[in-house]
Amino acid sequence: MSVLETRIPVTVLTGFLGSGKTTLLNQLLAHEGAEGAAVIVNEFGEVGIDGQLIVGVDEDIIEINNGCICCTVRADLVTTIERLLARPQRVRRILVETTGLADPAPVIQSFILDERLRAETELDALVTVVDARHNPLWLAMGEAAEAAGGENVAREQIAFADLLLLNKIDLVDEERLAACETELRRLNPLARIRRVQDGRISAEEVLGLRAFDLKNALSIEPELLSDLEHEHDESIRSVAIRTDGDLDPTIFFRWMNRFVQDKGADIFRIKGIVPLQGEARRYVFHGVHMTLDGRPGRPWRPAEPRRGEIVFIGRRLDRAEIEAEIAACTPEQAAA
Ligand SMILES: Nc1nc2c(ncn2[C@@H]2O[C@H](COP(=O)(O)OP(=O)(O)OP(=O)(O)O)[C@@H](O)[C@H]2O)c(=O)[nH]1
Repeated sequence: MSVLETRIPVTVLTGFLGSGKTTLLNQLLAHEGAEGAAVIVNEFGEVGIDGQLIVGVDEDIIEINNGCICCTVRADLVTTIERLLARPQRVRRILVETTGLADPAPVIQSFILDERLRAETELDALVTVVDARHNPLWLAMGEAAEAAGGENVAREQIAFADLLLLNKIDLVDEERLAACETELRRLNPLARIRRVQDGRISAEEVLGLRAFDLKNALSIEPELLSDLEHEHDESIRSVAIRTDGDLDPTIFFRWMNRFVQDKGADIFRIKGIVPLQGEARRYVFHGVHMTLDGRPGRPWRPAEPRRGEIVFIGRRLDRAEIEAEIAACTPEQAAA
């Protein structure tokens, strides 16, 4: 076997907040083609929700939280992969899900500049999931950030992609889909574009593509091989709230709906797992701007404390206010 064939393929899944990366990951992991994969999930907030939402390979999900893989926890990515490489049992492939706010360039750079990663892994493809409904908004927001001296992260994620998965096609009409595709093509003339719903695509179409091309990446970011200066939009932050005990479903849903209506423009992402009164299963919900979506997940385990975790990512988030409002959604508070 040649050296190249013994290198472990790495697929980096990226895409702006809430585009459907975890949904895609779950689809992929259900396929035989993903067998023996180790999964690295990076989340922006101090509480990791995604790791809990990935099904199937409990033992091989490694979370890197509390920072973005493209900057503050970049060294953690390298050490995590080095630890995987040192395992006695060989990992067949590595899937990395970045935060929705990650700039892909520094992530790619880690695989090129780190000696061990370069020798033992092969960046197979950068796969970007695009939210067909929110993409124009994320790009416009990126342009505004760029005008203010920051980075257009949504555009970078699209530009660096080897494969673009245009997801959530059920939420927009054909005209908007076609416009979205034209925009993707403009930003990235080389990547394959596939339309998908709920991340449904076969593993063969996403894994083992051998599509990453350094020359291409360098044409987008000529500084890729030097140490990239990189800054996040500091006004975007994450607030994680923990709750102890059940929430009253009626009051909680009413609050949540009002909250996204009032604050939607500043809220990019909500993810939560909460215990609801009278419900034996964990309630899992997601929000992207003003769109909310939730359903019961797996049952609470017998010894598992009925505690909730909710993560908000956005601007102008007032932790004390959110905490107080959620605390008022308990059955005791509701009865008072
Ligand atoms: N209608 C619709 N909803 C979808 C589709 N794909 C994913 N979703 C929903 O979109 C929400 C966000 O999906 P995730 O897979 O968690 O998105 P993500 O990119 O991992 O989110 P972050 O990690 O926070 O950036 C969830 O409620 C999904 O069920 C789709 O094709 N159509």
